[in-house]
Amino acid sequence: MGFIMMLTDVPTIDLTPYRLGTEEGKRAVAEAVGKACTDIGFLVISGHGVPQDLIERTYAVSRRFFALPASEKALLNRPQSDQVRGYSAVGDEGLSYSLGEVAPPDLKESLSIGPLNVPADDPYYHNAEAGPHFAPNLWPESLPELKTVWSEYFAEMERLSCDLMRIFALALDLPENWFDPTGDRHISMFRALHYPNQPDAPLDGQMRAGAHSDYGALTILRQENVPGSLQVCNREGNWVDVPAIPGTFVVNIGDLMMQWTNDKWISTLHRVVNPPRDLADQASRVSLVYFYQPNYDAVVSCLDSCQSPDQPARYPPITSGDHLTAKFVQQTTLGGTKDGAETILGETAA
Ligand SMILES: O=C(O)CCC(=O)C(=O)O
Ligand SMILES: [Fe+2]
Repeated sequence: MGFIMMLTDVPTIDLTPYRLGTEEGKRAVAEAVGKACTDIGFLVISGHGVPQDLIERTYAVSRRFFALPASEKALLNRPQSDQVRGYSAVGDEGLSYSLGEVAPPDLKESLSIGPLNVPADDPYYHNAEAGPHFAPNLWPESLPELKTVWSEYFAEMERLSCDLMRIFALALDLPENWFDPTGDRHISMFRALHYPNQPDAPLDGQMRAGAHSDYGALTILRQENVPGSLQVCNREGNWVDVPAIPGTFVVNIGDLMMQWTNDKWISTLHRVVNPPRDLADQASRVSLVYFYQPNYDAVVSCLDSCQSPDQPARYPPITSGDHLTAKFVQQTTLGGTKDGAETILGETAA
């Protein structure tokens, strides 16, 4: 076997050969994806099958939501700290808190939803173990199109994450449908993020989104190419920009997938940096992020194919739901120099 260079930049991979369905095409895509997940934990995908028009409508309606008056957005505030659905204003969260860091909160606001069409009378979705994972979604009454368009986008993300998990299965030498039963009642989250213009300089250590890794199995991101964007930390320890190519998505693996693969694949640190000061008043950015999270009761144990005598299982089994809840509570409760962000917001509004 020849020496294969490790990727230090995020590769772009066309999924078309997988979607056409030939054995050869599927293998080739799985191999490229496996290498990206091993080397850098991030990839950019084209040929994903999500209609461009839907992506654009989702983006446009999300921008309109963030332009609503603060009082209207606040009607959708998350009702409790362990619940992921609803609105978070600028200053409510710091992604680097999940790493135990104390830093000023992130300069972003967000709206999140979870699975739709949750059966009302099936106890699986409403028992104690289900916790807040299937709590009702909160929708803006003054912007009814948001519910329609987001529902359509969410369904496409469900389809695409299922395709990606099948590609992952092939890349890990498992049968193609191996992960299917772990995701048929998934607890994924879709979130739109708005990083406002920054008329005043951020505080020391304050970013649009502090360095973090994602929690779930995989993330599908539609990012916007404006100043102050996404960077990932490669295995050499260098922060590199993730290319924002129109029509593509950024895909990255999260902590749960890293654990599932016994650290063979990496859940990479990433962050959203501030725009340069001279462009900071024309740098508003909206991201659309789908965090794929398997069924709450799916047990994640290090895969046999990722273990060997000198690499025994590094993690005890854990359910997807317990893993997520632990991470989320950490993110919203540690840190807490909230005053700083409020000052910035106050100055922005003045
Ligand atoms: O907005 C982005 O480009 C990335 C956001 C992100 O990493 C996250 O919300 O986990
Ligand atoms: Fe992230």
